[in-house]
Amino acid sequence: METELINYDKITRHIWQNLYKKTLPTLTEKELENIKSINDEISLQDVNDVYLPLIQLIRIYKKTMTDLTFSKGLFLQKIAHTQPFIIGISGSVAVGKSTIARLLQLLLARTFKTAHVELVTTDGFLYPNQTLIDKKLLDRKGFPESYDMETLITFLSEIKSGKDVEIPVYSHETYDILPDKELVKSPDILIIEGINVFQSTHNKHLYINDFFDFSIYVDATESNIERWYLERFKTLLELAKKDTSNYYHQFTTLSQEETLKMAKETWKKVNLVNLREFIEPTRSRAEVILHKDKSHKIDKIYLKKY
Ligand SMILES: Nc1ncnc2c1ncn2[C@@H]1O[C@H](COP(=O)(O)OP(=O)(O)OP(=O)(O)O)[C@@H](O)[C@H]1O
Ligand SMILES: CC(C)(CO)[C@@H](O)C(=O)NCCC(=O)O
Repeated sequence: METELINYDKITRHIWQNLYKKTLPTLTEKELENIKSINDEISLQDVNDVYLPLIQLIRIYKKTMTDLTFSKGLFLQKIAHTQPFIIGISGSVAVGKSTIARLLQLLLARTFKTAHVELVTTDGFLYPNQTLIDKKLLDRKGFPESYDMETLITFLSEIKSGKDVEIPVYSHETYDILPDKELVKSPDILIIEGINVFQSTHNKHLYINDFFDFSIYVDATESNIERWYLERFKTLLELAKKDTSNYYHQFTTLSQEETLKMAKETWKKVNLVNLREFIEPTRSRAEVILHKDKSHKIDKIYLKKY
């Protein structure tokens, strides 16, 4: 990893936590509760030491974008409207992207008090199961060809131009795209999270990365991510026990040994292959890399130099 990341500053957690100038007031009890509700185990120490400095950095990027838009407007002698600020978050399946994305949404909404902050996952841009079956891609769910990238690009350009947009929704419970769409109201800040957000598309004129004003890759060792995947699989099974409409319900009659074997197979044959071939190779497209230790604690931060 080290030689590959020569264009990054490697910052230890200790140094990083002292970069924050404490310009944001400390969190209130209610905000702390909201953060805890995202994930019981999320460490408040991490919020203070890692995420508040990160918010400070995002603030710098946002201000720079606003200044540049204004100056370009002056140059072109026309009024330029500030476009939504878009943050892309990528990393392996089960590395914890959605947990980090929800935390950032909360912290950004509190930093930019009048801003409307939306959060979208690219799971909704997966083809529905029936289409995947027709294309013989059901066991390739999550791989580049299983996403409707054109629709994802169209969504991002509509958001950049200030529109409200309806998008499809994916459910981990039904393991498929849901019948109803979700409305994304024109945001000031959009966080888009997904394994594929730094990947190229067939549309050679536009790259998803071009839409990002800030980008984050969440990193951890393969063995840790596998463990988190297996733990989440167990949680999903637990939730499915009483719910016959849940995709995982069919597995609840299997023995613990059998389910573990099945989850390990899916990790090894699908998600690990996808990580090695298509997700990790996009890591160096991120502005910031957050590296987690075995207990989800951020231990290293990499910030792009050029
Ligand atoms: N900070 C954290 N502390 C404790 N557990 C966490 C933390 N972040 C994530 N987890 C756990 O790790 C697992 C994966 O997290 P999450 O579902 O957020 O991953 P993801 O990257 O969004 O996955 P996917 O791409 O499959 O949607 C979950 O079981 C989650 O509860
Ligand atoms: C929906 C994705 C692709 C990404 O979030 C992933 O969680 C997934 O379901 N992958 C397919 C293999 C599996 O069932 O784990």
